[in-house]
Parts: sequence; structure tokens; C-alpha cells
Amino acid sequence: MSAAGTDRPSGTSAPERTPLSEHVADAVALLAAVRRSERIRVGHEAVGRVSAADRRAAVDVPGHDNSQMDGYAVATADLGERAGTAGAPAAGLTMPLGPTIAAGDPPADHRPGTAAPIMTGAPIPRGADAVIPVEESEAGRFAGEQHGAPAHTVTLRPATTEPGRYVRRRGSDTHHGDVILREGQVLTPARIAHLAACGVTDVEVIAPVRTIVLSTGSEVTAAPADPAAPTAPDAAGSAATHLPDGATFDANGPGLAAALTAAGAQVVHVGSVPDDAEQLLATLRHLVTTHDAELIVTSGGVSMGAFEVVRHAASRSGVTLTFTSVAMQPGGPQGIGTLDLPADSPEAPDAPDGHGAPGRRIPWLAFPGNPVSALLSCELIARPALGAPDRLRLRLPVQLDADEPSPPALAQYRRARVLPSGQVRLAGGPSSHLIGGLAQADALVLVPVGTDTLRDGDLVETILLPGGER
Ligand SMILES: Nc1nc2c(c(=O)[nH]1)N[C@H]1C(S)=C(S)[C@@H](COP(=O)(O)OP(=O)(O)OC[C@H]3O[C@@H](n4cnc5c(N)ncnc54)[C@H](O)[C@@H]3O)O[C@H]1N2
Ligand code: MOO
Repeated sequence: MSAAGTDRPSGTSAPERTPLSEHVADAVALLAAVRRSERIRVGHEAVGRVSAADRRAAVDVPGHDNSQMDGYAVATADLGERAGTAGAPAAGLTMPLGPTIAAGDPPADHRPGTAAPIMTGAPIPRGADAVIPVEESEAGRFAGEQHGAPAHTVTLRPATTEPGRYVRRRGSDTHHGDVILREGQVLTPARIAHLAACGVTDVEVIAPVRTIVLSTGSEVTAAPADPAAPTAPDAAGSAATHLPDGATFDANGPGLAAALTAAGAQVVHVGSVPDDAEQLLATLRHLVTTHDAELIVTSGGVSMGAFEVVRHAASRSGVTLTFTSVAMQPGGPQGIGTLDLPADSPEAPDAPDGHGAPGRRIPWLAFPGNPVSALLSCELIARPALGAPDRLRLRLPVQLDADEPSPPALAQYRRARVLPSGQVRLAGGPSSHLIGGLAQADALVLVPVGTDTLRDGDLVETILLPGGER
């Protein structure tokens, strides 16, 4: 990786750019007003939710000393030296049987001098300190499984006789009071099992933020879902679908809605509007009211063109949007702010007393329109603001066929795949319209500010994304 020089050619001035970390901090502060937590049951429905508080174990796990094997509970002092680690005597060690202990039995006292048949998970009787597996008995299995008269003794040939053998101690996994789930951790199947094992039946998790996703742009159109539309596969094997001249199928609506859902939001509406500021605002006010929405996420209309609908909307009353150029690519042009639903707005919900409800201020994240820019904005800005957990980041060597230039003023997020060798390889070019490259990627490679060339073998910060399955 080679660093760019710091000298600028005279007569040029770099645009003022906001570091990504600053913009994320603004988004986190903006969404703080709508972030809540809720209590849910510990069960399969909790998978993927994010903990909003530390949680402690309600009991020791295991709850009692218990056997790790089906075998015989013994007091090792009773085995004496005859069955020392040098090996059991050829004739074995014959002992009277104690009472049989099953999993679920209450802990009892051990009868000194006996070997008590004990099952995996059953409580070790008080006074016993080891379990000899049934395979180390002369018969190799329990008396009840054998024909003939019930046995009163067992002949053991223990491989070793050290105390504690095959005993799972109370609390050896988790102690009562241990923190078993931390704030910000995802509820994975194993964490759900651990919580359940520790007697925790409900947890506080981040509540989904009701979110409206709106694509902007007069060119943006939804792919036809008309059941009467022709669906015969074309030469390339996909359904024949007509894209009107000049139009673009809406990638950002479905993509952002999916990314926001994965980040824990509840997407209540996905749609699009043309480049008309009045229509955009009327649509948003109507949707916010109808769905009692708490967050607006738009894509497009934030850069320097003549038809930047979100920028135009920002000059209307009740809209507070700041536009900034974040020092990253993709996703540089960003808008952030609020939409007011004033008390006297015809769209404001009626209060129970029939008078207008108090006005509301809805956070608004305005992402750029290029599909990779929109999705990476969601990944890098909306996810942390919604409280979604950080992705795993690794420093990996990048595998390149040739040097890759990078704009030194920007942190560049290149799409990549992690290789089984532990290297990472770029997937497609840097342009922000290349949604196919992002779709095949399972990682982002961060080329930091100040770098003008990425070289084969450079160690790069790699952000792991879902989709790594081969
Ligand atoms: N003169 C300048 N031009 C541009 C600049 C700049 O700084 N100066 N920034 C570029 C960057 S970087 C980006 S990113 C884009 C952002 O543009 P907008 O947010 O205004 O987005 P649009 O112009 O509406 O669209 C850009 C591009 O993406 C396509 N698009 C938009 N929405 C969708 C959608 N829902 N699904 C699929 N594709 C979509 C749209 O058709 C355009 O091709 O501006 C650069 N320009
Ligand atoms: O910042 Mo834009 O997202 O590169 O195309």
C-alpha cells in the first residue's frame, strides 16, 4: 500500500469532507431518540435479536456434581493401591454394588466400599469422587442388561484411579451471577441455549425501529410483478422482462429494506417517488402518519445534478437536512436531518381528545442513489445508528494481479471475497453502480485515506459480510 504525498498542486483546493466516523456519530445521535428496547422470551423467536442489556446466570451450570459417563460411582480411597495407575490387577477389583443412580435423582449419600451404577448426568453421591466407565468393568455393561441372576457385585478394571475422573463439577460451565449475555451481542442459537440452561427466560433486546424506505428518481421503476407478464425464459435462461427506455429497475428499495431489516429495523413501507419535491414530502408525511413511522431512509437525489429531489425538498418548510460529502467511496454524498410533522398538519394524527396531536420530528437518513453507495451507506452508517453489532474485522493480505489505484482523499471500500487461503481478493471494480460485484462479495476491503496505490500482498482491514457460503 503506498501513501500519497501531502503536497497539493497549487491552485487546487480539496473539497471539505466529513470523516465517516463523524457522520456515523451524527447518525447515532439522531437515532438515539427512536432507539428503544423491549423484553422478549428466550426461545427460537429470539434468534438474531441484539441484546440491550447485560444478563447474568440465575443458577450454576451444571447445577450439581454429576457423572460424565455411564459407569460406577466410587470413592477412590476405597480402590486402594491395588488398582493404581500402573493398571488394575489382572483379577480386577470386585466391589459390592451400591444403589443405581439415574439422571434426575436427588443427590444421595454414597455407601462406603461400594460401586454405585450411575448414568450420564446423574448426581454424584456425596462421598464418591470418581466414576469408572462401564466399559472398564469385567462385564463391560450393566448387570440389568445381562441374563441370569441379578448381580450383587461388580469387578472393575479402572484404567486410572485419580479422584475427579469423569466428574462434572457444579458450576464448571457457568457460575450463578456470571454475565452470560452482554449488551450488543447477537442472540445466536448457542447463546439462546446458554441462557435457557442458566434459567434465564426473558431478555431485553433492541426494539425494531419502524422505517420507511423510499427510492427517488424519475427513472426508477419497479420490475413488473404482473402475473400476466411474459415469464418464458429468454436465451440467457431468465424470464423475459421489458425495461422501458431510460428506466432503471429499483434496486435500492428492496436492497435497503433488506439491509435495514437485517440491521434490526421494521420496514413498514418500501416505495419510490419521481423527482418532484412536493410529491416526495407529501408521500413521506402520508406514510409516516399511516405507519406511525419513526425513521425515513431515502436513496438518490443528494448530489450535484439539476434534479436532486431530496436537496430540493430540503428548502421546504418542516425539512431540516444537512448535506455533506463524507470522505468515503462509495457513499460520499450524504444527507442527514429530520422531517417535521407539525401539530396543525392535516397529516398529523388526531389526538384522542379530537384535537391535533403534538408535532413529531422524524429522523431522515438521505443516502446517495448509486446502488452500491446506498447499500454501503446502510452498512456503515445506518447499522451502527440502529445499534446493530459491529462486523468482524480482520487484517488480511490482499491478492491482486496488478496494482490498484485508490483516491487518497477518501476511505475506499472495495468489494472482495475472502479466500480459503486466508487472503482476500477484490470482486469487481470500484464504481458505485456495480451492484453485481457487491452481490458476490463477502467482505469489504478498507483502503484508508492517504493511500494512492494498493499492492499485491498489502495487509488490509477486511470487514466480513454475510454471503461467504461457498
Ligand atoms: N458533479 C457531480 N456529480 C456527482 C457527484 C459529485 O460529487 N459531483 N457525486 C457522484 C456520487 S459519488 C454519487 S454516489 C452520486 C449520487 O447521486 P444521487 O444521490 O444524487 O443519486 P441519483 O443521481 O439519483 O442516482 C445516481 C445513480 O444511481 C441510480 N439510482 C438511483 N436510485 C436508484 C435505485 N433506486 N435503484 C437503482 N439505481 C438507482 C441512478 O439512476 C443514477 O444512475 O452522484 C454522483 N454524481
Ligand atoms: O460516493 Mo459515490 O457513492 O462513489 O458513487
